Amino acid sequence: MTTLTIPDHLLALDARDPLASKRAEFHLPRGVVYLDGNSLGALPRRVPQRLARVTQGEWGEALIRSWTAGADAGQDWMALPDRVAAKVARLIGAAAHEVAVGDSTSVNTFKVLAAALGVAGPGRRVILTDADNFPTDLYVAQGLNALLGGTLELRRVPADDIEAHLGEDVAALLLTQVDYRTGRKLDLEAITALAQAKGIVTVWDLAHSAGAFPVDLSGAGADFAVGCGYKFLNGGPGAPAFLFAAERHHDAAPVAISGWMGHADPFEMARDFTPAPGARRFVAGTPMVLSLSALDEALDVFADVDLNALRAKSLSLTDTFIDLVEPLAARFPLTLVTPRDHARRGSQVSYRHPQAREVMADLIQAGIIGDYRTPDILRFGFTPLYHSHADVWQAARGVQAVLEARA
Ligand SMILES: Cc1ncc(COP(=O)(O)O)c(C=O)c1O
Ligand SMILES: Nc1ccccc1C(=O)C[C@H](N)C(=O)O
Repeated sequence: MTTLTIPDHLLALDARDPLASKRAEFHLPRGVVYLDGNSLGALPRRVPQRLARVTQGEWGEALIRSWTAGADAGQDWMALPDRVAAKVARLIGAAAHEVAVGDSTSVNTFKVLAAALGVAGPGRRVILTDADNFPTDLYVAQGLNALLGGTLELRRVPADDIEAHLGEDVAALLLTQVDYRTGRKLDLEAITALAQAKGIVTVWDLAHSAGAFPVDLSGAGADFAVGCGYKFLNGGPGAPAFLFAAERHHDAAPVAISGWMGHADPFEMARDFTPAPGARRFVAGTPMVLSLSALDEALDVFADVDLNALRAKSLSLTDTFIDLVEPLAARFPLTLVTPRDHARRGSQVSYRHPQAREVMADLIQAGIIGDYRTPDILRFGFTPLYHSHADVWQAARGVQAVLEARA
């Protein structure tokens, strides 16, 4: 990659960035501007040491004793999902006992959608969702409906039409807050209130929200939510996901995957399922200790981070990218699809381009790693913990160079 002279005003933004020191907490490969933290977050430097301790010490030496070792201090493996849940809770505006960590986002979507249907009012049989929702959300809803004998209707409408479809027949509203293609952010608080006023139970997918900006599920009075551990939480490939269940639903919501690790006392080996207190009841099976340990450690990077500063920086990064790329739209068939309105933007910037797939392949070749998404989307994810405005400059110049070379 060519070295470039970075404009002073961008260097000045980096010089007064309150999160600048966080970059050093990540391993970022040389020669690359990594704009894919919304798919797989970068490696926090503290994680490999933790994994070495867990494998060599806890697994290698203490072996099975690690399940209970340190239980009095809450440091046992059994309590690891709860410790991680508490760290996630702060990022999404939840109480620790409203969050469960483990399994994939897809599996957690199944769990909370089933729970939402279980607490929905009688006679309601529609799951309302965004037609462009991430595929796994749509597929899980389809699978759950099939399991229920096809008694439900999955109603898919454009995101802009959701409000008009909040009807008396809707049981659950399943929405992803930040669209994975366009980066458009929905007003979680307002939509939750509108839906609940119609007696609808809300399920939010926070895959592209958690760790990217502050989320306030409690403030919004949200019902259920899920999210990924490997994107902005930087928990590593296939990291455990999380789910949120508001406290008021704990008693009534069915636990669809009622496994022994969600039992109030797993080693009672009872014949019947008695749910553990709080959201822990949704932890179905044995905690994935290695991957939970990585996520636990990764979340400590957030411990001293002001989430409002995180949001401010994310917007500054995406504003900068939009401004720098804007002149290229006059010369090339590039169309911004991410809202300019801050309130409607997540932490990514996307463009349509008729040769998006080829353009992204060239960009990756040039060390600017973003994503292509069907049918014609170029997607650039910005992670306020480790990106600088200098990176944004580098990326925008890379886009220019690739487009010019192709012309
Ligand atoms: C909105 C959304 N939901 C869910 C997922 C993924 O779910 P899983 O981790 O189960 O593959 C992703 C990305 O993979 C996503 O973007
Ligand atoms: N989990 C993955 C595994 C392999 C490749 C990509 C992903 C992603 O996370 C994609 C992401 N959800 C997206 O918004 O496109």
